[in-house]
Amino acid sequence: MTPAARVQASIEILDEILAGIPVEKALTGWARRSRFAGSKDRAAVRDHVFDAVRCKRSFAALGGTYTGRGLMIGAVRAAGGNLEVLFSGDGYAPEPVSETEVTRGFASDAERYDIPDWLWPRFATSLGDDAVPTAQALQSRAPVHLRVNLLKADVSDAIMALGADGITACAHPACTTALQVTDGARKITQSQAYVDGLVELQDAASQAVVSSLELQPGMRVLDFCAGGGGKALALAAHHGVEVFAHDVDPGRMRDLPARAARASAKINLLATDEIASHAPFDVVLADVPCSGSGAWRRAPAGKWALTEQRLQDLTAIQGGILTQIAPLAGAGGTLAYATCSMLLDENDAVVDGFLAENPQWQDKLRYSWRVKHGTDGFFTAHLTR
Ligand SMILES: C[S@@+](CC[C@H](N)C(=O)[O-])C[C@H]1O[C@@H](n2cnc3c(N)ncnc32)[C@H](O)[C@@H]1O
Repeated sequence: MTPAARVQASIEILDEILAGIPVEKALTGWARRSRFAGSKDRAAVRDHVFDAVRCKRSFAALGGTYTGRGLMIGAVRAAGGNLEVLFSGDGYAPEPVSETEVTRGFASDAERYDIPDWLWPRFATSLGDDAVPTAQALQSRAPVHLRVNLLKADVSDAIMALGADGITACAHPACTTALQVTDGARKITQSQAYVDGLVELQDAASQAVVSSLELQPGMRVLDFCAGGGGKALALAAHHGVEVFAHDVDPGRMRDLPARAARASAKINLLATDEIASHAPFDVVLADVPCSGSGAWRRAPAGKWALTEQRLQDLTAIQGGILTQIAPLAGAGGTLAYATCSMLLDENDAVVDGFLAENPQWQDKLRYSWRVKHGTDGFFTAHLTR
């Protein structure tokens, strides 16, 4: 495919997404219909589509309309690309761009920085001076991070094993187990290092949330919102720590046994009615459902799907989970609250609300990871009594 044909394909996929088809479904459908597209074409189209979903508002403004075509005109303009070449109308290229398509400017900072209007004031309050650089960072692709599984390899072994499969990685400062992949990211899941469980795909801040717990051998830890098990696996990579994983939707943990086996990690899955008989725990981690605002580079559709009502519902769920898990921590134990959000509403406000109602609990630590530090945005609070 020519670069222009890739732009045309992206326009068609984006039209489907704007009509309500989920991003992955639209991409897979196109790939099935387009057997002529090679792996490089698919990767390029995927990148175009994800870039456009991340920057939907600003690209639509630069491209004149809220359509696949408008978004891709905006994408080319934002990147300083050549509209005459990519929109020539020749062969599979999209039709030439008209004057009216490229005359609009940005109506607001929220539009320029791709944040929904209703959210911009909260985003600005939450991030202060970091609001604009953070919103700008959310307009770009996320870096690829790996967690070195210390049960199987040390950092230098893992870097060498990845290198043997053409993947270049270096240590990331956010966490001693974290690697940043600088080349060959698309080969990771086929690499021997990954297949053998030496490394897992996991953002460095997500790893740092776990390492902030300073686990010691003999501790018993409950991951109350385990989901796919990213944090449970990181917890279980600590020698001598007994890990229990639970999720209100047990189906979300369905791949966890296989992932744990690959990592040589031991994780005990618990149903909701089994938790009480295993309590108390030294640490109860609640990596609660959240807006995902810290990870909107990876899952950009979430940025546009969030509403004020949904945010309010999430904060109620988050506070409810903290209240529910508090009795599960033993005397001197830690309640660890975590979100991949950068919004105060989901972070300090939820913890402050819990502490106000539960004065026997005190703050031990609060920490925020910001996308400007090269990780996803994350928040954690450790509480003790
Ligand atoms: C942010 S995800 C967890 C991600 C996971 N810890 C990881 O690192 O891969 C939040 C999870 O909380 C679960 N959840 C939602 N409400 C819950 C509740 N009331 N009790 C327990 N888990 C809940 C969701 O099903 C979801 O899997």
